[in-house]
Amino acid sequence: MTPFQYINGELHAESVALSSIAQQFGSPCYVYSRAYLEQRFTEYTAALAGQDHLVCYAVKANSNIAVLNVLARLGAGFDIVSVGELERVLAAGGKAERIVFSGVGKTAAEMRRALEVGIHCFNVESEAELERLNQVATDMGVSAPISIRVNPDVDAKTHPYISTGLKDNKFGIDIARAPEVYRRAASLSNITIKGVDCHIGSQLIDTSPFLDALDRVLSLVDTLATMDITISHLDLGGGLGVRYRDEVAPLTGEYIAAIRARLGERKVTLMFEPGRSITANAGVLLTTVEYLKLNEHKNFAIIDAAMNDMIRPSLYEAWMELLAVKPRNEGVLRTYDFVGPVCETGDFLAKDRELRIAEGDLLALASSGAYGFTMSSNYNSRGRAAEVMVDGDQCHLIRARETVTDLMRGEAVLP
Ligand SMILES: Cc1ncc(COP(=O)(O)O)c(C=O)c1O
Ligand SMILES: N[C@@H](CCCC[NH3+])C(=O)O
Repeated sequence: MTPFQYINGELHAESVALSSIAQQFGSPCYVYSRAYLEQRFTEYTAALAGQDHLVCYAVKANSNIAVLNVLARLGAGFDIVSVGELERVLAAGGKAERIVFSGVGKTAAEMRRALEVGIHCFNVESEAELERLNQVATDMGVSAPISIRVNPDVDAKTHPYISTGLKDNKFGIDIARAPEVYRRAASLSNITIKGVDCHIGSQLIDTSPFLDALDRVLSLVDTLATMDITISHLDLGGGLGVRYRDEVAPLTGEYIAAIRARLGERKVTLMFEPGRSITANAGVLLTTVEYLKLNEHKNFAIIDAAMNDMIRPSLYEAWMELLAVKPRNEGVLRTYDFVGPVCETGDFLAKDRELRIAEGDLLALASSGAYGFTMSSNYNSRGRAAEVMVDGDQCHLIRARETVTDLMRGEAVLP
């Protein structure tokens, strides 16, 4: 099911016409579907029925408080990578004891705040971090719950910028060294070992690397058992791919079933950190054609959204589908590059797309619900787009467009 469908020749989000959203909230504008977010999250929990589990949505994919709140109401846990994400989750009604804290660069202040609110665990990414965490916890007179993020050295076969489980990547601790690090963790006064964590990359279309990684992690768990180190949870990270173009995306249920089948007799809580698979196809980015520039060799459609709004095409050469909200039956069919107003040659959202368009036409960049708004910036002093959530036939502004005043807040000139 996709929440974005043509009804009477016009693209809708559920039963709401996208043109009416653009009229009300302006363009560019992100639009998300509540029903789709709920459906994708529930696919995880349904596939985990009968198995102890905790699904920690990866906040970095889309951190709008309304999105987090929709998931928190379904009992979601959250995977965070900064104190900023921590405060967002708490503000959205997420439970501290369902939060895992990932990331290679946690500061002492971030550790303190996470210990103060009582998160589920820290996913420790280096030996130095383990020592610092023990020190912070000692100073506070508490014990810090941890899992070690291991790097299993498997090739996720995804874009090199979003592959994280290879020896060359900065993430996690080499799985071969992990027993030593667990031994050290067990000896530290203010550390409590909870689990093993592993996240090998993002946008995986083939799930076999996940299973290879799992086999290595399970063998580590068995080794740890012989060292009298008991693991109560196994966190397999996020990374499940989605359809942007013609990929055959893995089914959540089948992926989880394959993992459960490999667990054997081991009694552990299974944890996941999905981001993209929950939010990507829950959202579109609405944008309007400002100008058509027809050159001898190339046609450009200059649109009002830019790389500062959605950086995936510029950064990863990601292909994202661009749809006309009200496709025209008449007019010239041309091939265009869809570029934004930012002063960078790399500022494009789509290249070589054939469409029948005119100035003022509304377009929708599909699959924009993940790593869209969260990666946006104010480059060229552009205010970030509004965000809207459709809930059945209702539509709510969940973040106002940034104004120029918002952009200048806190800046000061020298006396
Ligand atoms: C540690 C960690 N967990 C979870 C995720 C979420 O990944 P995805 O959005 O691919 O599900 C990421 C991002 O790749 C990550 O780095
Ligand atoms: N931002 C990336 C995914 C990064 C995953 C974060 N570890 C993307 O848009 O595909």
